[in-house]
Amino acid sequence: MYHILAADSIKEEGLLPLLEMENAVVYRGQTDSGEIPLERIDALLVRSATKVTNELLDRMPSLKIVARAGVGVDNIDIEAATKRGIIVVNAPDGNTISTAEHTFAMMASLLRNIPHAYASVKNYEWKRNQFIGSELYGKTLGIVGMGRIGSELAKRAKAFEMNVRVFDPFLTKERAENLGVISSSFEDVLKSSDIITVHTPLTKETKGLLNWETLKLTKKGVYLLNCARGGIIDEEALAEFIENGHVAGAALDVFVTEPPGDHPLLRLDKVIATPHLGASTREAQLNVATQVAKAVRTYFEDKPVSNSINLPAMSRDIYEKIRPFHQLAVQMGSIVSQCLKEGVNEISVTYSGTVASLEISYLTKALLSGFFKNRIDTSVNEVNAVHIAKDLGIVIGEKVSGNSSGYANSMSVTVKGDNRAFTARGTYIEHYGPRIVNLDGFNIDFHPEGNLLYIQHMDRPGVIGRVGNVLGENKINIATMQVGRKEVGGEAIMVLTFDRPIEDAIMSKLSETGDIVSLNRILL
Ligand SMILES: NC(=O)C1=CN([C@@H]2O[C@H](COP(=O)(O)OP(=O)(O)OC[C@H]3O[C@@H](n4cnc5c(N)ncnc54)[C@H](O)[C@@H]3O)[C@@H](O)[C@H]2O)C=CC1
Ligand SMILES: O=C(O)C(=O)COP(=O)(O)O
Repeated sequence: MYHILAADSIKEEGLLPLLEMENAVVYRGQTDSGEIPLERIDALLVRSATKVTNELLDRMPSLKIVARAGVGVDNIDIEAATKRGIIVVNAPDGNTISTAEHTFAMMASLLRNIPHAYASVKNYEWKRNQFIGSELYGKTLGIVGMGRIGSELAKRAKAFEMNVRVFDPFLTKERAENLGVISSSFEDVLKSSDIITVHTPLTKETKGLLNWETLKLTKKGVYLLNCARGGIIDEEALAEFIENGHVAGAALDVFVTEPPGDHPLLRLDKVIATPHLGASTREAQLNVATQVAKAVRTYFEDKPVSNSINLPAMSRDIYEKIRPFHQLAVQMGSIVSQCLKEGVNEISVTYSGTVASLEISYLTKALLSGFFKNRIDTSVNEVNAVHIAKDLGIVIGEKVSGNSSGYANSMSVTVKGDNRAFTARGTYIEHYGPRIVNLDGFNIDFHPEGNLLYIQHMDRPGVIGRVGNVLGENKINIATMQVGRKEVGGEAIMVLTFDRPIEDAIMSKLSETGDIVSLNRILL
């Protein structure tokens, strides 16, 4: 049974994909309410109110997926989640239109004094001369961050015949031309805009983007809008620039701390504000809740999850293509981990043939997850495998090669330890399944599954018979057996599969039969 917690008033109707699951129970409530069995929760759905911190994750040991019913993931400690192998997903486009419309409404309200005029009329006043506003027509709107919301806002501003100047380091010329906006430097946007609005995520780079220094570059009488994240415009600097008359007014939907309480900005008449309402429409809430509910369900159905923040994006088609190799990669990681029983410094994977054109970074992560599975206590998967390798100081190599050794596709992994290296090569054969075709330089061919025994021995008469005898005497049935050698009379290998694992006592007996170099049980 999956335990799912929907926090932060996620729209009930959107939870339908989860409520329809027979093997899931959905709790509603806050993580700090004391009423939720946090230790049992497998999936957590949040909006912006819940702070998914390292401490919270510590209290949720079963958590596998955090789904943000919205865009901004700055309330989630992605690093901490990733280290634990927890997938983080969001709903990137479900609230774009609502937030763009809200920003537009804030801009119009600010320039036409609507909130102030409304309060005055409600107070039975009729002070028409006190609320003279400005037209949007012909004004220059500066947009910082030209992603989904910035772009939708630009379209609306163009319809009002505003000039739109934008700054976004990742905006291509072509896209700017298509949107009919002028792509400028940050400084140019600051200097030339009558109204400036920010639509970037809150990151280390964007925190305080508009600050004591950069605000000085803006036009006297500029209007500022922040419907993205509190802190992108430095709150103290903004208050100061409004008080000294440089900034004509500001419209804020977001604050560094929410709710802001008795905030200096709220005491200023030139500031209008809403309580983080950008995404608060029926449409947006249904969109984002449905998107994340579907994502969580997809995850529990073991299918590829789209919109993951900490996994590569993959379409269904690509996932279907990659799936057989994914299984092979995990098995290969596990095989080399069990065959080279020492600390490793380097793991390098080479892809060739048809597999090389797939999402190989995902396969490398899968291989690493197989490698670490038997070595560390933490649960390891594609999300945290690279982090674990880095923490252990293991160098990861990944490359594509034109030489697939005659196979339609081939994956080869070499792990280097302090004393020696070990290589395995695998391939996936249509209608036949995954095969390991080379181990430690020996050509071989076996299906990587179940209880295996990997024996390195000398290529001498009688070795195979003696191994067979020990197993037979102990009533162990050999399911399959493969042998490989490099040269006559040299070193050779045997890979045997069994219906059950081989006990320690039998391993010792086998090691005592002559000409055995090494024995390794491999459990896949
Ligand atoms: N008030 C509200 O209720 C809502 C607020 N938001 C906020 O709005 C933000 C933007 O949302 P979307 O447009 O959907 O995201 P997006 O990812 O589509 O766009 C963000 C844009 O910012 C640009 N960017 C990043 N760093 C930058 C920098 N240093 N300078 C200039 N541009 C930079 C990126 O290149 C990207 O084009 C979200 O991260 C979220 O924090 C989003 C939805 C609702
Ligand atoms: O989607 C976002 O980034 C938002 O800021 C919306 O926040 P909310 O889900 O309304 O708390």
